[in-house]
Amino acid sequence: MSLETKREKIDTIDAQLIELMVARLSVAKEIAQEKARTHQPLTNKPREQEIFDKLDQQVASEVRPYVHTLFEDLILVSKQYQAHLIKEIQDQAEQN
Ligand SMILES: C=C(O[C@@H]1C=C(C(=O)O)C=C[C@H]1O)C(=O)O
Repeated sequence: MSLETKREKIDTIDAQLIELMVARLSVAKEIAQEKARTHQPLTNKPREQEIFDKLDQQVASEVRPYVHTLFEDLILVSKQYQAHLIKEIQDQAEQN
C-alpha cells in the first residue's frame, strides 16, 4: 500500500473519529445540563475509573498507554466543555 493510500485511510478514520467525538460531546452537554439542574459536581472519578478499566481490558497492551493518554485528553476536554456550559447556565440563573 502506498503512503498516499495509507494517508487516505487515516483521513477516512479521522472523519469517523470527528463524528464520534462530536456525538460524545453532545451527550456530555446533556449530562452537564443535568448536573447544573441537580447541582452535581463536574467530575465523577468512579465513572472515569470505570472507563479506564474497560479500556484496559479492551485494548492490546502494545498501544494501551497511548489509548489511555488519548482518553485522558478526551475526558479533560469533555470536562472543559461541561464546565463552560455549567457556568453559562449558572450565570443565566443569576441574571433572572
Ligand atoms: C460525562 C461526565 O462528566 C465527566 C466526564 C466524563 C467523560 O467525559 O467521560 C466522565 C466522568 C465525569 O468526570 C459524567 O459524569 O458522566
